[in-house]
Amino acid sequence: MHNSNHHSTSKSPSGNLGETYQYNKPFKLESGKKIRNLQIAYQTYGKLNANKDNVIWVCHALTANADVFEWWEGLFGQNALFNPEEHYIVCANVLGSHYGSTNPLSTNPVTGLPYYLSFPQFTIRDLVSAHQLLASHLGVDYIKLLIGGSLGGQQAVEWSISEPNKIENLILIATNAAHSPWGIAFNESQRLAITTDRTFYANQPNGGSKGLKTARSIALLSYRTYHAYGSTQVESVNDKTDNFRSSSYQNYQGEKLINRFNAYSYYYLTKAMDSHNVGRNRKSIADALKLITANTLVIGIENDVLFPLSEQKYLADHINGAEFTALHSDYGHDGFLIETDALTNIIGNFIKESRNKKIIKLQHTA
Ligand SMILES: CC(=O)SCCNC(=O)CCNC(=O)[C@H](O)C(C)(C)COP(=O)(O)OP(=O)(O)OC[C@H]1O[C@@H](n2cnc3c(N)ncnc32)[C@H](O)[C@@H]1OP(=O)(O)O
Ligand SMILES: N[C@@H](CCO)C(=O)O
Repeated sequence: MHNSNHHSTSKSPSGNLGETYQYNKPFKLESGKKIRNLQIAYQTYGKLNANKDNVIWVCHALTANADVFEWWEGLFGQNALFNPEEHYIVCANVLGSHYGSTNPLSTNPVTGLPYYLSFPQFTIRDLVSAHQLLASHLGVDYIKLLIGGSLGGQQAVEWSISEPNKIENLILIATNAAHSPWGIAFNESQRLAITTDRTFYANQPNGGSKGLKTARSIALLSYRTYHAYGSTQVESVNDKTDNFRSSSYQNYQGEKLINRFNAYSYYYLTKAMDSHNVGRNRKSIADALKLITANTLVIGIENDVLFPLSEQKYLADHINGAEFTALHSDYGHDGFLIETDALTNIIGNFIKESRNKKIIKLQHTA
């Protein structure tokens, strides 16, 4: 534990009381730049047991927060597969995000002013290093199961490479080993939308919000599918020439995001996503994945346009002993947040099989 650091409490968007960890030494980024007074907002559920072997650590995706019981309800909750009776569940808000951790709207202690566009660029590895500090602060030196989807999976795979001995089981959903040219192009298109809104450069909390609305509209095209729009936004009449449901949906989703997120965090987090490459400054992507020793399950979503199945197959092919499952979802990429019943079945079976394998292994070595 870092004695020099302290806690404060903060509320998540749903009003749940979370906590904030402050790291009082300068936090060094992969770029060499430093962030002072780093704060990480987090939530825990359940209790760390005496053997300290019941930790489930969740890495969240692009615009989520530390309140995993809110945004992954069904997989996490009182009566869910991951529940606070059995587990000590930890979810922390990522560096740069809008929900309590240090981000571009935070005050730069050097200038006394919000950072906005002077916030240093950071990478997926930086998100992980910050959460490793939190883990150490919480006395978590062993993670029973590390899980994440999308940008959350990018963090989970990096963490499993950087601290292989600390992670027993790893679940990677709808994610990849390096962000693809296709994914970067989607992110760049969204950043173009944000920067076309000149208020982004005005350095104000809602700067770039119209651009962010467009960015979310673009992003949704990569998170969903032709079929999802066909089943939810189809018109009941044939005589319309304007004001289609689908248009209203895109507008609504953009508005919904700008009411809960800021354009600066979004801009920087998409840059972090672009940076993802487990092979950077390592021998190769394949060699980096070989460093993972966790018992691994990789789940892909059949209709995922953004992180196609080939990316999860690649992960499973290069992580020793990894299992691979393809999940059917009409939603596409966002299926990882929506298909909680199917995920509960797949992950529940994987956990049962892993327990059985462990028992057989122990019997053989006894
Ligand atoms: C307090 C907070 O919000 S905290 C942050 C929560 N978010 C996260 O954690 C990030 C991860 N979550 C997500 O990305 C998303 O919430 C998902 C993928 C899980 C689900 O997406 P949703 O937008 O909830 O679902 P969906 O795409 O089905 O859209 C439903 C919404 O669109 C509205 N809608 C549907 N069709 C239309 C239309 N034609 N025109 C206007 N609105 C429409 C619905 O009324 C509904 O509105 P509501 O969200 O206010 O209830
Ligand atoms: N829908 C997700 C992004 C997709 O990974 C989010 O808003 O966090």
